[in-house]
Amino acid sequence: MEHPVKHDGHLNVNAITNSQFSFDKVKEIADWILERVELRPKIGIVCGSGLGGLGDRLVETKIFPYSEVPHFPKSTVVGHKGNLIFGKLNDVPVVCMQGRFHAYEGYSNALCTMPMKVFKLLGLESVILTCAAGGINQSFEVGDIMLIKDHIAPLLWTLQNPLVGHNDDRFGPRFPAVNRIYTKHYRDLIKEIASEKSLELKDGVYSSLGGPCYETVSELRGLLQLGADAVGMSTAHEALVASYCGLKVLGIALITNKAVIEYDSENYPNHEEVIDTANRRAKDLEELVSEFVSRTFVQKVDMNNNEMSK
Ligand SMILES: O=P(O)(O)O[C@@H]1C[C@H](O)[C@@H](CO)O1
Ligand SMILES: Nc1nc2[nH]cnc2c(=O)[nH]1
Repeated sequence: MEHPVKHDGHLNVNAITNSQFSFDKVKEIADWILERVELRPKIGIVCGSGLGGLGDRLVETKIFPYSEVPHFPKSTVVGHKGNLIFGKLNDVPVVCMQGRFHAYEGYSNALCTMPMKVFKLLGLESVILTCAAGGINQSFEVGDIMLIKDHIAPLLWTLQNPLVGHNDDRFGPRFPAVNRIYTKHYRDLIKEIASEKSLELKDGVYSSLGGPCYETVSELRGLLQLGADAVGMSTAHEALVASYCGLKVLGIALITNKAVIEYDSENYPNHEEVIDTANRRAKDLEELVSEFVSRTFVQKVDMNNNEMSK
């Protein structure tokens, strides 16, 4: 599709963001994948920092290191392996990103969210986004699992929003509503599963900043006032683009550290603690996600059968 914003025959350099990943470019990526994989998953999973173990649970896999996938950049962060894996989780076909792209790695938000557009063109219907986050809510403990019910993402209020630029309606609408990004019946289902497993699930609002630095005490106090329960450096923009593309979204944040909201405290956040907590708590989170995937699939098969018998 011809880009409307041109300057001297070239794309206007200001028309960055989503113009970097035109429909044709994303289709090139999706087609490259579809030519190489027989599996046609409906669910995608993005593994957050230290949570790549979910990818290792897949069987009958086809693994593409990001370096092999056209237009995929490197994953440069410790705890993000950098593999796109197709396989089965609890007998359900899934595609899993073992590691994500972050803006602080020097990648545009358009690039960070490009995999959501690829998921759409692969025919996915849902995505599960997992991440590590600092707990701002003072009742949260390190190791808690928080179901994301909404987000606060100041960068998305600016022209850093990955949807800025020419809109291609084949992905989604020019003016998407964002008050229902995190799919209600998915949240209900995962709460049900957690309760059956006697696993405590916190419910909360995830806030996302650009990183790579953690937050000042005053910033955290401000986020708390705004209603945030946890803070991270990813997920919100992915959830936005996934939802814009019509995918249902489940977001889960592992509280890997307590955000330090006392001035002059001796404590400080660090990535080693983030990875250690993720390693320690990954098993519960993985089991929750595995069960969710199989129940969602069973519900879908039920629904299709019911539809067909009508
Ligand atoms: O990829 P996620 O959001 O899980 O990782 C968080 C944000 C930074 O990448 C890192 C900071 O410790 O953890
Ligand atoms: N911004 C931010 N990201 C995180 N990822 C894991 N913990 C944190 C945190 O405390 N702050």
